[in-house]
Amino acid sequence: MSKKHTLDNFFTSSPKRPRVAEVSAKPAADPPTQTDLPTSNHPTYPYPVQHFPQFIANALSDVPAVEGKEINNQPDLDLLYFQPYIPKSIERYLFEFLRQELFFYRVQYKIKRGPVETQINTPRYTTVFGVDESSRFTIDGSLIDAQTCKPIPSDRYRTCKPRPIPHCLDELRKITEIFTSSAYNFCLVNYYATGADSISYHSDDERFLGTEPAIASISLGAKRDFLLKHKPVPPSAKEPRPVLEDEKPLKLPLASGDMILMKGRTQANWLHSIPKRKGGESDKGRINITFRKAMMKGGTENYYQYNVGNGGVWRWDSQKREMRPWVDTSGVAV
Ligand SMILES: O=C(O)CCC(=O)C(=O)O
Ligand SMILES: [Fe+2]
Repeated sequence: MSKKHTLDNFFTSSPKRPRVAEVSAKPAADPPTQTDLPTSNHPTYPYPVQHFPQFIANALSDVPAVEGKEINNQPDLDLLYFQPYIPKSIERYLFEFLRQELFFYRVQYKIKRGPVETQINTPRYTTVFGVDESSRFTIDGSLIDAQTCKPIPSDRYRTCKPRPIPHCLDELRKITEIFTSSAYNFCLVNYYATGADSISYHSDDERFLGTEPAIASISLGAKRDFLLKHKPVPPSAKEPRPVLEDEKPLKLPLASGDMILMKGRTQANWLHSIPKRKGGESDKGRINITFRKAMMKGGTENYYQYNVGNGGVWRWDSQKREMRPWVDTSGVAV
């Protein structure tokens, strides 16, 4: 029996799930602007983050908009592709809402190869929320040990201050856990301002994610190509190199609202990237949200180091229609 059928019963507010074709691309009128929405706040947040307006929260009961399709016709590849996952009726508003509400960073760091030090400027905006399995947040936002439920030792996270997932992203996380049958304790968000922003070929195969991690990746905004290619197999490998149907990278044209679940042997054997692009929707912004599960505290330190870093906060300026350094009420850029 399909998972979706079982879960229809879960959302009692949505007795009849509309087929995707029945959901119009845009609501007849712009949804009512809701003021004074409740917010999520935490000492580590530069400013509070609003909860979803009611019309977005309601439409989440129609996730996934369509069933996911398995893509597993290449060696070691195990994907589930929802085209789309987010209902068409809210995908644009969800993008606008998150771009407006979230605080982002433009992380810089140095890498050292032998004696040579190179400065890396991350070619996109990033932000991250969550904590690994060894700790958890209480309702009031303090960190306790997951086993003992006592406050964590002060030296557990030496390089970062973990942040709880704000209510809005946590709604998406909870729904995604259901439809991907996996648990997540981290939410990473990328913002690609234009086609000049990118992520180079990599795999999310860090030890702190455990073996065969499930990573759910939601796209909103501009359509961008997601490329996948098999990792090179060293000549010394015992097994012969898998024969790939096609040596060209696999290209998935991720559109707003799509979701791709990477699972099984995918991270261990495949690389993925969002290359820079010209033309198409390259003048528009794109948000990518990934949900993951980090098992160990090293994962928490790694994710904050590379997605928050030590630089200033950036926030979307709806008047200038661009990311601007965020200045707190005392007039200081933070
Ligand atoms: O933007 C995307 O679709 C991919 C992002 C990604 O691969 C990552 O954050 O690890
Ligand atoms: Fe990735």
